[in-house]
Amino acid sequence: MQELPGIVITGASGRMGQMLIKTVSDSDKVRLVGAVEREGHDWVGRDVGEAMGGAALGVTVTDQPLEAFAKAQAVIDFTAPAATIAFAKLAAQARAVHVIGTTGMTDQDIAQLEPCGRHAVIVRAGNMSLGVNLLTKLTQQVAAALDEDFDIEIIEAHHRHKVDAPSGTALMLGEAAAEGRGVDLKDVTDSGRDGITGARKRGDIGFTAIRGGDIIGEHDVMFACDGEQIILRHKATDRSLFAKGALKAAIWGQGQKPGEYDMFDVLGL
Ligand SMILES: NC(=O)C1=CN([C@@H]2O[C@H](COP(=O)(O)OP(=O)(O)OC[C@H]3O[C@@H](n4cnc5c(N)ncnc54)[C@H](O)[C@@H]3O)[C@@H](O)[C@H]2O)C=CC1
Ligand SMILES: O=C(O)C1=N[C@H](C(=O)O)C[C@H](O)C1
Repeated sequence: MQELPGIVITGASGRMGQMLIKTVSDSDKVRLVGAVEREGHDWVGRDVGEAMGGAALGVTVTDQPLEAFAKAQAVIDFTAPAATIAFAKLAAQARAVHVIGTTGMTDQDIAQLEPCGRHAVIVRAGNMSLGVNLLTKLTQQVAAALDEDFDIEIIEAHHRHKVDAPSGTALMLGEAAAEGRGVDLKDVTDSGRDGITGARKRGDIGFTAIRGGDIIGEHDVMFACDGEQIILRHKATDRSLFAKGALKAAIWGQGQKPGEYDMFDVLGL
């Protein structure tokens, strides 16, 4: 009988890391084979289940990612941009599927994934949930149907600990709106308004970021013209939906050709 795919979780102690450890260890489709944290983290050397305050899972947290990746068929990575770039090189070396949920990556960061995608499967998305990926498709369709009489504004809200803005999801939605309109998002982005900004420019796609409390993730795409507004909305109320999407991507990636993919590929959207 064939062994179930082995999964390593990076950033094991993080908000998403812990949710992923739980989702993977509860699954009957995969095995948890590794948990990685940064050097010096106090979870390193401990059983990851016990470090999370539960029963032992038989997996010791390590700060040696390559050793962990070498035993795995997939790495699920929700950490930080610099860590993700380093992990991409190691996952490619180990020929493990690299599922990337990390946001806040620059264009230069993303360009560094390209050589890794020649050796291994990479699935990357600013949001791994089915709902947001559907919302992204809808945003593209609505933007294509409306002209520039409609101002497009993407409003996102997240917990107080989030370090990047606009969120990865907001940028995905912005890209989709720009694609629907047939423009380059870079030419029409309007974010970080403060002070005497001047009136809104026709055709711009605006971003508004709210940070507070424990909000998991909320995204509105507003199409506003004189006399009416259309608002498309997604609210995440549980991080498990991101973890479930990431696990689906890790399983989907088995047997795919090396390359860079996203959740549209995984979900067939
Ligand atoms: N694509 C998606 O569906 C989602 C993406 N995210 C993104 O995932 C990322 C993480 O989010 P959270 O879990 O809330 O953050 P967090 O701050 O709770 O966790 C990040 C973890 O990464 C670890 N880490 C950082 N550098 C490391 C390294 N070099 N080696 C090993 N571990 C390292 C940290 O120690 C920490 O445990 C963010 O970029 C966030 O925007 C979050 C939720 C959903
Ligand atoms: O940092 C988070 O928490 C989230 N990050 C992702 C993003 O930047 O869009 C996805 C989700 O909204 C939660």
